[in-house]
Amino acid sequence: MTITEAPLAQSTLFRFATAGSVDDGKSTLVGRLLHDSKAILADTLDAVTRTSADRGFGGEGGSTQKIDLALLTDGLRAEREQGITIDVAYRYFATDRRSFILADCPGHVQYTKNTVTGASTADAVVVLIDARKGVLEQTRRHLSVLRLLRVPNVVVAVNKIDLVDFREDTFRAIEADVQAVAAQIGVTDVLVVPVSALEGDNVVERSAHTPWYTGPSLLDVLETLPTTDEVERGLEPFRFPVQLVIRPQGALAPDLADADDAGTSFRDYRAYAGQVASGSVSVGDAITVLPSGSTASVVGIDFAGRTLDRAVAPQSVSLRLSAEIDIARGDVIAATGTFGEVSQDLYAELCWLSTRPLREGSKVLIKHGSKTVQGLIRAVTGKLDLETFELGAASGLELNDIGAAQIRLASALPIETYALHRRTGAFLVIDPQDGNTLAAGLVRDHPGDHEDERYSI
Ligand SMILES: Nc1nc2c(ncn2[C@@H]2O[C@H](COP(=O)(O)OP(=O)(O)OP(=O)(O)O)[C@@H](O)[C@H]2O)c(=O)[nH]1
Repeated sequence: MTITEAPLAQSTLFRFATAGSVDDGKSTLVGRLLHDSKAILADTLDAVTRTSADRGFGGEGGSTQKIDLALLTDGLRAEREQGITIDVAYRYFATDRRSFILADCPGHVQYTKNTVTGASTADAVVVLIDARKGVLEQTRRHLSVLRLLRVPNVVVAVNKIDLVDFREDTFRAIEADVQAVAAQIGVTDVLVVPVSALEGDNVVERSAHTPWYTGPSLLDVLETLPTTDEVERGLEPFRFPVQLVIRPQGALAPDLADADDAGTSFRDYRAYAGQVASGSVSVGDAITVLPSGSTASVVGIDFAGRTLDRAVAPQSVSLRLSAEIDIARGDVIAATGTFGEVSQDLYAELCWLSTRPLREGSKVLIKHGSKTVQGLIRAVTGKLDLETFELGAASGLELNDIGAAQIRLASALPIETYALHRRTGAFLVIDPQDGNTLAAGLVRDHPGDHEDERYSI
């Protein structure tokens, strides 16, 4: 496969997120990763060292003076709290082997919200378990959500292993519980690593305190797991959510030659800018616009003032089309013949994120990419039982519940099944009164297609 004149750096980034209950040590773990992989700036480290000393930080159960690595994460978070609906910031760091983007979410109580948000685009999620507590209901919930989100790699870090005296039997018991839950919900190949985020054991370097553990350190795992971009995104059917319509005479037109080989003059330039969400597109390809169904073919692909023959996920480009069709921001340009019917009836899995419960008959807003339409909750079709991992009957959903619902949309959206399209199959449910996020939704097939309502996709 050749990708010409394209920025490849983006596709080699590895996206990961952390999930865990409050105080499991997410911030400390992230701080430790940044610190030991030497990814933090010296002045930041100085500031954190001073603040830790001022506070007499000794860590949980620790006696010696240490630096509070959680400050690295929390301090950076505070700088960018913006009151946006979904509060995830992305942090970049690099080791010799790989560049990382970490979806950095506040811990707090709304753990499901943060897990969903951070994990929905991740190549991997690190689930933290406190070695003293083992697998809790929240661990089961996190693993269920990750399965729903189809996160390609799940790594479990059994943290605070120092607080159980680095005991192998404690670790093995937790490892067995994790594997049992994973098998029950159909997550395969879960790696379980014993770590101490505070002391640094098995985070970046393998630890002498756990001679019985022969696997890789957490960073080794993160450096070697395959990325979704490399494996999947280029192979899926082409999808291109339109972020910006560039109109004729627009100041936004790129610096193209006066006329290119498709005969488009600068003054007539009309293009659709966005990021290739999945698959690839070449000049000459037939495309269909969702939800309108209009068709055309691609006559030009522009990137930073140059023209390309082909673009692949996750490149950001502008597409020029053979016909002037009505395309709005939020529409999706797709390869012709690769999607089902666009419908106003939506069947979805919902991760309910609000203290305001979901009830049948509620009116909500459905936000998909940059489009928002009204929706009516016609039926709650099930709620996940975290013991059996089956969908049981329910008439509503409460905070942190995972369930399924049927929603009637006021107008069709270019939404597809999440199982087929991770990036175009997800949406948010918004409270029409105050604009708060109520739920994250994942589009599923019509339930009639599945006789068995058991939790599996
Ligand atoms: N002994 C020990 N203490 C730890 C370890 N990891 C974290 N801690 C302590 O556990 C407490 C909670 O750690 P945080 O990193 O703030 O945990 P968190 O609540 O998951 O983080 P956020 O919710 O993301 O802020 C702090 O007192 C840490 O110092 C560990 O491996 N060993």
